Amino acid sequence: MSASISIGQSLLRRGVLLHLNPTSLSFTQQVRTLRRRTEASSMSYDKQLAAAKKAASVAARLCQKVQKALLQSDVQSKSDKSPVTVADYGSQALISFILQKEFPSMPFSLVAEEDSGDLRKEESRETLHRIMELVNETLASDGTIDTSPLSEEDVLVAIDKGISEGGSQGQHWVLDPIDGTKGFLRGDQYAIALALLDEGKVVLGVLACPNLPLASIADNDQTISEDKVGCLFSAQVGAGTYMQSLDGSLTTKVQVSSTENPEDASVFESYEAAHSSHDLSSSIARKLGVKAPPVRIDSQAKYGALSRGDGAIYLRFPRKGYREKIWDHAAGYIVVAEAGGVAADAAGNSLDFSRGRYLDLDTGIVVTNQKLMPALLKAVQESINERASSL
Ligand SMILES: Nc1ncnc2c1ncn2[C@@H]1O[C@H](COP(=O)(O)O)[C@@H](OP(=O)(O)O)[C@H]1O
Ligand SMILES: [Mg+2]
Ligand SMILES: [Mg+2]
Ligand SMILES: [Mg+2]
Repeated sequence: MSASISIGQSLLRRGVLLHLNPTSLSFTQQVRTLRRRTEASSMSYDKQLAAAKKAASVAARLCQKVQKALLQSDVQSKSDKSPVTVADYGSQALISFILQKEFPSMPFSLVAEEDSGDLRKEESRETLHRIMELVNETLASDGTIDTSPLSEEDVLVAIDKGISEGGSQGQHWVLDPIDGTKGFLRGDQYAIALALLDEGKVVLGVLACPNLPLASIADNDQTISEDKVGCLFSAQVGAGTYMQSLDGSLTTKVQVSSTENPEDASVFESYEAAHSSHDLSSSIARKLGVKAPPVRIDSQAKYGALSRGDGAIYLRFPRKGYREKIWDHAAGYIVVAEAGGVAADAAGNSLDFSRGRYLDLDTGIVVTNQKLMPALLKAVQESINERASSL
């Protein structure tokens, strides 16, 4: 008798199957789904986490090199007019390539931000060539990845692996090759954000933040000192969140701030007011009695900084109609959750990464520790209602 039937029978005996909708799935489908979930909840993702850390660290080196030498010609505009650089493409190609190489016999599904559409155009020939060179230089200088040089077509193919729709079944990598492209272009914060979904749940996440100081940024001092920057955050479900320097030294376990007093809770938000309403967050901070001025930085480095207690609250309120993408939050979400924090939408619902490339949300995203969340959600609702009645 097959394993699925025996697991199915034991689940049936425990009455678990009764919780599923009997009309939408066949018995075999229900058994298969439950078996995957049972396996997922008891699995260790050590190998995937090690591969994710390696891939993100290698990509971070490529990004650092480009940020140092940033030229106007290295920036393109996507059809949605958002900026994208050779580093965004190069990082995506590298990570896609490395993950596939690490797990050659497993099905590979990647939900990633970039695609090769614009790169395949005639006017992008030089850019594509430059990306291929950067990818090959980075692989060669790493020295641990056994491969012959990639061709331009290999690079395009690796980038285009990112078209997966994700979803609630099976495993999917989720990648933002550079989160905070605007920060990257300004020479400020950005992150390489990689997560793994298993049966719709985020089970691991890695954030490489090449410009984030190893010391706290709580005091809002964003001057970047050359020798003390570059953090790698990593988290696995049930196993906590760790931070190490990007050059590989010293790993420490991190925890979110435990403050219960909103007066001590400084607020992180986007540097770009177009990405998140600064007015709304300042109204919320006022209601809570937050004393410190907001800390405005780009990218999921906000989640990283929050996971080690540099601040206690992250607020994000995009304009009406904006749809958040899963790669902008998946890695950051588990980095904060495993450090003891919670992320929710403005109505207090937990974030659902199982619905494809987008997150469906009520209004915005709020992140804090367990104790502060109720007061924060109350202030959020009051501020949103006030804004609505003043329009
Ligand atoms: N109008 C908008 N509202 C909210 N987020 C937006 C936005 N336009 C772009 N973004 C997203 O905001 C991300 C950066 O977030 P932050 O402001 O925290 O740095 C961008 O990621 P990329 O830089 O990867 O494109 C992009 O996906
Ligand atoms: Mg982008
Ligand atoms: Mg992003
Ligand atoms: Mg990006």
